[in-house]
Amino acid sequence: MRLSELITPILIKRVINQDDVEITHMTADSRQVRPGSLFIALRGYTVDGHDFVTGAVAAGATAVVVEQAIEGLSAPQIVVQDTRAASAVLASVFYRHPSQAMKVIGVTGTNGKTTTTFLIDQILRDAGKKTGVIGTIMAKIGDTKIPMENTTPDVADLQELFHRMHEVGTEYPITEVSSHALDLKRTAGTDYHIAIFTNLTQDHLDFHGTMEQYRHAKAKLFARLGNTYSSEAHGNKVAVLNADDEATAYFRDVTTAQVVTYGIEQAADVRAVDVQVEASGVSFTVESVFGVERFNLQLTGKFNVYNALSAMTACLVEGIPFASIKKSLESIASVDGRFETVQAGQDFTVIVDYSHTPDSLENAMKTVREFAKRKVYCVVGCGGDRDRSKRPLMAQIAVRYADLAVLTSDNPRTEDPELILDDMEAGVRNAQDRYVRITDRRQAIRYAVEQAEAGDVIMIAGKGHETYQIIGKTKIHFDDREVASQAIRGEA
Ligand SMILES: CC(=O)N[C@H]1[C@@H](OP(=O)(O)OP(=O)(O)OC[C@H]2O[C@@H](n3ccc(=O)[nH]c3=O)[C@H](O)[C@@H]2O)O[C@H](CO)[C@@H](O)[C@@H]1O[C@H](C)C(=O)N[C@@H](C)C(=O)N[C@H](CCC(=O)O)C(=O)O
Ligand SMILES: Nc1ncnc2c1ncn2[C@@H]1O[C@H](COP(=O)(O)OP(=O)(O)OP(=O)(O)O)[C@@H](O)[C@H]1O
Ligand SMILES: N[C@H](CCC[C@H](N)C(=O)O)C(=O)O
Ligand SMILES: [Mg+2]
Repeated sequence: MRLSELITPILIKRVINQDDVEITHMTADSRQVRPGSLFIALRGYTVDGHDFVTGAVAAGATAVVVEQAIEGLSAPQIVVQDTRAASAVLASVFYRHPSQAMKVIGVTGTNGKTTTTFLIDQILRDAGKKTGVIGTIMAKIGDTKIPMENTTPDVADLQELFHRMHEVGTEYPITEVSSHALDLKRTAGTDYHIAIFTNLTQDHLDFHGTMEQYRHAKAKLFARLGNTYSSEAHGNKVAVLNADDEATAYFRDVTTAQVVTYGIEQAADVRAVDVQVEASGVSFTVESVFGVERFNLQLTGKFNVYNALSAMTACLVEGIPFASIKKSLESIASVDGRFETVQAGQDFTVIVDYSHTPDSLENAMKTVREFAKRKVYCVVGCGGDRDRSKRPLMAQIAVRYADLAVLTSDNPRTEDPELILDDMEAGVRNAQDRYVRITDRRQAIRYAVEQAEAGDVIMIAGKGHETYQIIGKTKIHFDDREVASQAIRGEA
């Protein structure tokens, strides 16, 4: 695309070194620049993209978008007030608005996004729909898997993924939408067809400051569903909201899309009643305007009833038959690293779960307590360079629900692991006989395995599908499932 065509919709701009060069790629990361790239300088939290402009041009960028003109540069420079806002417009134009040509499903909320996208993907694929997925574990275009650094990528990468999905005939991109992404305009320009809210509980206060601002970030997804209506049966935008969560009233207020609710406790359009949680799965009856069905899932925990409800509501809204949804949901054995059991010949239960927030940990531990017959252990740590205020809370929850909590490390990143553990311990000082502190995660898992007897349950929380431990800036291979299996077999 010619530069002049690409930048036409940017109303307020100053162009330096005007030259109608051909743009073949766009990126905000100088390390991704190739000949023909448009490089966009973003001011980040650690560095300023403007410092990489000269390098980007040297690497082949044919034009740059900046907030401040760079001296001594011969390439065309588009100077705008806010490069983040401009990059959203440019990415949309460059990739020819792919989201408008598909039915994008966006899932936001503190917990349950990955699980919900996974469930929707399964239901839609079983119903013969062509899907794509973008989220924490990976992006998937058909059967091609692409590793991801963030849950929701930067706007240029996001639009490129949509473009690639559209090119192969995808009808439904199913995407996780993080609150960071909503605040950092990574999703600006994406035309969502259905927006789903899972729940709002404490996380990421390091980034958002207060729960109110965090809620506000999530609300943007619903506010941006548009303000027009269609006369087609499934043509309208829909907000799928959790009737049991307080934040729903706010999202209902900010959206003009039609709202369909799901829930357990409160009246809802799609409601689960008679919920039975077992170790082997959860069963419940759905009463809804779409019909009544009894579900027997292999997934367990009350929280997975919510995930199944939100996933099925979105699919019901899209006209997928109830029977087909039931068959798909019941066929799902597990979601990578979410309440995943480790079987290595032991006579106790070992569960690996991605609960890394107070709420998800509490849900996971409550679920364990619902079926545990004997002792419960909880191995848990808190990430470094992340929300400090959740650390004492997570330790308290581990201690409250487990007979013994093993406090340990989870991606300390650039923080001192001992100081993270001090933060956690600050929450449980009055319960010293209920926990041990073992900094090395491998040792911590081994300790729990050594303590466990027949019929006990060990919950290893926080890392789920992750296959690494980040210490400093280095990523080392570490997989809770692998380490637990080795410990059980006496290999580690
Ligand atoms: C706080 C935050 O969101 N940070 C994101 C942000 O990093 P940053 O602002 O520090 O960026 P930076 O490193 O200062 O770089 C600024 C600019 O210079 C560019 N750069 C940088 C270096 C270089 O050599 N060349 C270059 O061009 C960068 O590409 C960037 O455009 O922009 C980066 C590039 O897009 C992201 O990878 C990074 O996510 C980091 C890894 C992160 O930890 N993010 C978390 C907090 C996050 O976003 N999480 C949510 C999910 C959370 C959840 O739901 O639980 C997510 O969506 O993943
Ligand atoms: N609906 C839910 N409500 C509360 N907790 C949940 C729910 N679904 C899953 N969980 C818990 O949260 C953990 C993370 O689930 P999942 O990965 O689906 O969430 P996520 O929102 O994608 O998380 P992230 O923001 O880190 O990507 C699970 O391992 C489980 O313990
Ligand atoms: N998306 C979350 C993942 C946290 C996973 C946990 N293992 C940790 O490192 O804190 C985050 O980036 O905050
Ligand atoms: Mg996720």
